[in-house]
Amino acid sequence: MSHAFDLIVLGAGSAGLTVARRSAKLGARVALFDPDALGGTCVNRGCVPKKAMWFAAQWAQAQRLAADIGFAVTPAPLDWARFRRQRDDYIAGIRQRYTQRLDEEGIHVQPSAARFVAANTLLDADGARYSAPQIVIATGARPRRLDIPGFELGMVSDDIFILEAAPRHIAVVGGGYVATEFACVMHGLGCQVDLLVRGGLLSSFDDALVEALATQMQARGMRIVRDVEVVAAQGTPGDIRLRDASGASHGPYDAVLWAVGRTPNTDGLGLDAVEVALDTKGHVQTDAFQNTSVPGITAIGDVTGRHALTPVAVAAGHALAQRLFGGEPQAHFDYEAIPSVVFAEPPLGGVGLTEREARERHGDAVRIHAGSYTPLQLMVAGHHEQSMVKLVCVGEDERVLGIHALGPGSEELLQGFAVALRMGLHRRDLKASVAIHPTAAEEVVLLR
Ligand SMILES: Cc1cc2nc3c(=O)[nH]c(=O)nc-3n(C[C@H](O)[C@H](O)[C@H](O)COP(=O)(O)OP(=O)(O)OC[C@H]3O[C@@H](n4cnc5c(N)ncnc54)[C@H](O)[C@@H]3O)c2cc1C
Ligand SMILES: NC(=O)c1ccc[n+]([C@@H]2O[C@H](COP(=O)([O-])OP(=O)(O)OC[C@H]3O[C@@H](n4cnc5c(N)ncnc54)[C@H](O)[C@@H]3O)[C@@H](O)[C@H]2O)c1
Repeated sequence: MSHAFDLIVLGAGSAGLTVARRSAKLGARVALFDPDALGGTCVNRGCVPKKAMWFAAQWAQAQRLAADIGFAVTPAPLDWARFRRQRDDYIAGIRQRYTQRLDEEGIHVQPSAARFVAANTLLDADGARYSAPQIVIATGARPRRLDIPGFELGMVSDDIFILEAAPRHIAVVGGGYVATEFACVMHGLGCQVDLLVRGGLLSSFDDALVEALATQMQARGMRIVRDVEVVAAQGTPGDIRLRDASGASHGPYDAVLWAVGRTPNTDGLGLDAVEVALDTKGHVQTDAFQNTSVPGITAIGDVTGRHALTPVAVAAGHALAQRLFGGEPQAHFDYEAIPSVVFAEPPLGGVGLTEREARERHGDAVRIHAGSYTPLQLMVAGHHEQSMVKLVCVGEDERVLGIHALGPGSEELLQGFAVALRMGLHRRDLKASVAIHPTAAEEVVLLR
């Protein structure tokens, strides 16, 4: 059997759904392949369930603060099964809405994987042929698995979401977004946490704020072990020890989370048959217009290894649809100044250049304005954790190159400043702005 479309999209995550839906809206006949749940990583195994867990951890912390300001509450443990049910029901609702909308939009959804047999032709699992002049690879990435003894004793981030209960003592291996977020979330939900970091912690964020976050995590009771390379896991599920390269042993732990990066989903697609070029880590190589090395085949989202964030996948998908079917041949996504937040406790975020990146590019012309403060709600409760903000500017006229924030509220306050930075923000604009008081955001405006 053979089916012809204007566009075939491989992967129904943030990137694939966007390009498929936008293209259909622009009149294209679209087929969308995915063997797994609609919504991909973000909806099913990433941002959404993670943020729900982050909120749960925030509410646990809020109970402790409430007690500290005089509420007669004894912080209660989480009914994990009920929370999981409510979170999963919410996610099932998102998936159901996608199914309905894709149907209404006339998109042919094929719940299977497909592989290339020619640049414009794919075969599905049953051997049916699908062809289109445009094919988008949006197959995302999966948790990276290390080839070390005992790896299977631990879990990866996908598994966190199917836990039946909180582990008592968990080791988190890694130093990136996933490792830091889950270390904080699991600690907030009552686990004892060891974070084992091989290289730098959160190396894409501003060094000073990362160190301030690490200090706060340790002050809350998390153990952070640096410069440690885990080479093996030993024991049995529920009683796991980790051995590092120096021969030292860590644990025992009743759970281990491997958070050591992600592997692009490029295997099994038949890409070598059509000679789509990959980088050394297996990401599909793309140019500024998301073109691969093969005409008619484009790639977007995590599979390209360029800023693995949902809004980036969505924006790249939208721009690609506009270019292919919207009569905008120059449409493309600009990968500069992308804001992001690590949902740690407290959250850490940034947009633009870090101080280190700015000094590498602009040397002595860089001007830094940084400050720390204790948020009002913490002070009232008798706590003294310091939040931080930093402005990275360049030149006499102090054009703002980077804005960084650590502390409660950072996850919300950065969005508006990111817009301003993109529009060419200067420090004088901040000085001329009236603060909203008392807030965390005013600390950026009032930095002296
Ligand atoms: C734990 C975690 C938390 C995160 N939190 C955030 C956050 O807070 N904010 C944020 O911006 N980003 C976050 N991210 C990153 C974000 O989830 C990704 O950047 C985003 O989901 C990428 O979308 P995508 O469409 O490129 O890939 P995916 O969402 O991974 O979608 C790819 C889809 O392709 C399908 N697929 C795979 N192989 C094939 C095949 N052969 N044929 C057809 N389909 C295939 C998969 O089943 C999947 O559905 C998080 C990631 C993780 C892991
Ligand atoms: N809040 C958010 O926006 C959010 C949250 C989670 C993930 N994400 C996105 O997903 C991407 C993937 O996140 P991630 O945390 O999986 O990857 P990452 O690239 O952020 O971090 C991977 C970490 O694993 C470490 N590592 C690699 N190999 C190792 C080894 N053998 N032993 C020990 N450590 C090792 C690296 O040094 C690094 O610290 C992020 O880069 C981010 O773009 C975003």
